[in-house]
Amino acid sequence: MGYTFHYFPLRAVGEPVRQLFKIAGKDFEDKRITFEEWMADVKPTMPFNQLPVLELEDGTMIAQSAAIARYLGKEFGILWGKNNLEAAKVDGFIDLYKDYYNEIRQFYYTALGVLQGNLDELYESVLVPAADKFFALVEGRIEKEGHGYLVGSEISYADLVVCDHMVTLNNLRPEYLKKHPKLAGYQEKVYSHPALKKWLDERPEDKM
Ligand SMILES: N[C@@H](CCC(=O)N[C@@H](CS)C(=O)NCC(=O)O)C(=O)O
Repeated sequence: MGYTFHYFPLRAVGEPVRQLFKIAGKDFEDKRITFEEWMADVKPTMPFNQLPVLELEDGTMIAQSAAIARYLGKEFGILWGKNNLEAAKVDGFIDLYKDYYNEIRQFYYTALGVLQGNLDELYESVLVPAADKFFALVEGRIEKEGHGYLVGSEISYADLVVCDHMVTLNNLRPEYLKKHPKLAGYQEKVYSHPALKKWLDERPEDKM
């Protein structure tokens, strides 16, 4: 089955899907569309006029990062827990992250240069309060589950989403995660997965 993953040269909501492919050991075309190409002619060709989009061998296009990841997770039988209950917990974290991502959108889009604004002010007024709330929940959940992951005793898609966001935060505001020192060990554990480690060493450098 040939897969093409269409996204921008960004980590954002696309990177955990790339990592899912790597963990599954499945080939895919990592198609990186520039903003110029996107605006020139690609946007109207995509299902919801947004990226990421997964294209299947027969040309079927699947939109929305969580739907893509859930589909691939089911196809490959990975990263969604050991049973329906764990799968629901993974989904819960993905939804929680979406809420958080919406809360920090103004900070994130300003950092990307899509919106204009004072990034230092937005860091204090938008990022910090939302991230404090979000990462307290992440820390609490890891402690409660007791295995060093967000759900159960194995790595899940929820871990990929949270740890990749930690990379972005460390690139944008290295001081932020110093408030949550325990999370460094968590990220190290998630990224010790051999396929993931290899991909992270070889992937193109994207700041966010
Ligand atoms: N909820 C969607 C969000 C998709 C989204 O916001 N895509 C942005 C890039 S991260 C996009 O396509 N922007 C270009 C545009 O809207 O023209 C997902 O998770 O896939």
